[in-house]
Amino acid sequence: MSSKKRSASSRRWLQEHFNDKYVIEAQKKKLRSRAWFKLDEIDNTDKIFKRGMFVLDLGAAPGGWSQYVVNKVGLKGKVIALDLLPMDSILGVEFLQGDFREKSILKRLLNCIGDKKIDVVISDMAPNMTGISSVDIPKSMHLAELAFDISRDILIPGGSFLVKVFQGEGFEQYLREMRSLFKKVKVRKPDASRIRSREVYIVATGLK
Ligand SMILES: C[S@@+](CC[C@H](N)C(=O)[O-])C[C@H]1O[C@@H](n2cnc3c(N)ncnc32)[C@H](O)[C@@H]1O
Repeated sequence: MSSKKRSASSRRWLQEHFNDKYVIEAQKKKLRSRAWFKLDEIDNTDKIFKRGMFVLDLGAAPGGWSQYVVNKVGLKGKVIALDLLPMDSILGVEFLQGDFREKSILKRLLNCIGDKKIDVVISDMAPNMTGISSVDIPKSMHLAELAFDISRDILIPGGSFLVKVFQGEGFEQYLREMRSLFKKVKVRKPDASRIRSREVYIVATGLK
């Protein structure tokens, strides 16, 4: 993409961002991000979280999803959050900073989880988008696959997995794998997810 085209598209993004009703509402409600609304809509439909649950939040910064979940699981629940970027602390959330693709981070994360099994894994991880789908889609699919791998290992039987995936090459195969491991798998496109974006959320419940 030429630098002229890139700066036009960043200008358009900024304009859209500041006129976006979810950005305005998130600021009013003092939420960390507009992503909070996506999780709220999905959870209202799929009823994922309950009091006392143990949840892993991958790609958590700036913390909208963690804020949502900690409120749902309450004081008896637990949230572990991980991101490449730093995240301001949230009461009830244990945060780890690092690259989920790295073995050393995975080891730290597993140490943090200990023997306890997780009830729900949520992943909103997304690479830095270049706008070139042949670059962006494989990168995001790789993150979604890693999130799926850890879910298989750490979820309780009957546990749930919610993941952001960009539709494109590998999407149908990914969905098939999810269907073979979970009892119920749904694809959701919440209202707060921009129509132009290829992102969708897969909600998988009832790990077999
Ligand atoms: C859309 S944002 C998440 C928003 C978040 N769910 C919220 O509610 O505020 C995607 C996040 O994925 C993180 N991310 C991307 N690649 C990652 C990786 N390899 N390891 C850990 N986090 C990653 C990014 O740093 C970014 O913060």
